[in-house]
Amino acid sequence: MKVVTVVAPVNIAVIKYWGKRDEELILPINDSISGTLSTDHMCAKTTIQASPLFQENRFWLNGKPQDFDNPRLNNCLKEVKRRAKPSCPILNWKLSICSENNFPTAAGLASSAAGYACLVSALAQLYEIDGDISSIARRGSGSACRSVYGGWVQWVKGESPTGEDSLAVQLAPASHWPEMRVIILVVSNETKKYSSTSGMKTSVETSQLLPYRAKEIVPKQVERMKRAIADKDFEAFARITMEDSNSFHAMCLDTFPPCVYMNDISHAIVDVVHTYNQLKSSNKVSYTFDAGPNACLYLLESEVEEFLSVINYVFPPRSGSIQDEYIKGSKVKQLPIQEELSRKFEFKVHKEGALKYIIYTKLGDGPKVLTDEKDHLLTQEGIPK
Ligand SMILES: Nc1ncnc2c1ncn2[C@@H]1O[C@H](COP(=O)(O)OP(=O)(O)OP(=O)(O)O)[C@@H](O)[C@H]1O
Ligand SMILES: C[C@@](O)(CCOP(=O)(O)OP(=O)(O)O)CC(=O)O
Repeated sequence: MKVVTVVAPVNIAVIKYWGKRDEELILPINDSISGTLSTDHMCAKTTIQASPLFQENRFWLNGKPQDFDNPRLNNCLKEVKRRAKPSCPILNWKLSICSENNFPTAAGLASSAAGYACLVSALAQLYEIDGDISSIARRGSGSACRSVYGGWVQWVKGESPTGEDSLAVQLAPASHWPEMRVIILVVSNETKKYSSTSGMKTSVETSQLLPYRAKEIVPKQVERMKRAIADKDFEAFARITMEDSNSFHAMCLDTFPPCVYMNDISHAIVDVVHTYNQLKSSNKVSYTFDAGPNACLYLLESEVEEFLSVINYVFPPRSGSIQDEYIKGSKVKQLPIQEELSRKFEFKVHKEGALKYIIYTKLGDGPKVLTDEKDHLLTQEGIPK
């Protein structure tokens, strides 16, 4: 019997991937860039056990049995096995796989990215394969290739029709910009209406903006973003992040029928960020939205307390909500909004509970192997504990 447990991070793109040039190989039409978040607060955890005694392959996700016959999972498994040494003694053993996300699955919080990065890292460890595994994680979910590395990561789209050059590269580790923080405003934690996979397919088929974005906009923005990260130039970083989020959602609306991911609360958050930046006469906070209404804010640590005071003023938590449950993640001091700030800007105050909860976190490293037996999610018999 052999068992491996791995935790892997979520990543949030600041230049978005949207659109495939090859559906089967998951090859993108443009490069993308993301920050990998710390696994301290959001992660996928996967245990894989191989045994000559198991009769069949089994897979549990968040405690529920899943069909193992999932093409993306099997593509990852096939590719890892292809890269393993033929002498690897466990290649023919059946597997028990158990995975859990400590945040909502399929809710636009990049669960598939953390999930497949975790699965592929655990498989790579199990079958002892070396080298870059981002191109294998890509076969599970495109954005998962970026979660294979920590810090700032670029997914280079590649040119080859067979996809071997479509992989992730680390631009800088998390320690490069230690002041960078991330606040996620969870507007909804329900499963989204249309998945990224089907949404981007419709965009490729129908959006007239999409080819222009991929060819003319993204390549320039990628170069600017790389410079902003290398120089730790927050002003530029924030501007490009917000521009790209807006460009991505414009393309989603240009899709027919349109992919409407942001809602009224999302737009209200955009408004608060711009109002705040205007008051500060520079870009102190940036927003980005994936395929859902939740906002991901990148900002520097020095701005966190004050900006959260504005968020709590504009979007009051439901009365009686417990602070540690409402603001998850790193501890943060809760300050009342400065009177001058609320007076100067007549922020529209929303009804209580418009935000479900908030996650406060930072950037972190790539997947980690856990060696303590108590970390395994499976019993000796290969059943979830
Ligand atoms: N821990 C995991 N292990 C393996 N597969 C996972 C894991 N978590 C999620 N997935 C897969 O990813 C799917 C959810 O992906 P989907 O793209 O719909 O949502 P998301 O990743 O949360 O959102 P988005 O990609 O828009 O940020 C799940 O149905 C499951 O197939
Ligand atoms: C909006 C995005 O989050 C889209 C992510 O799409 P997925 O990686 O979930 O799509 P598939 O490759 O079909 O699995 C932008 C991004 O993360 O770059």
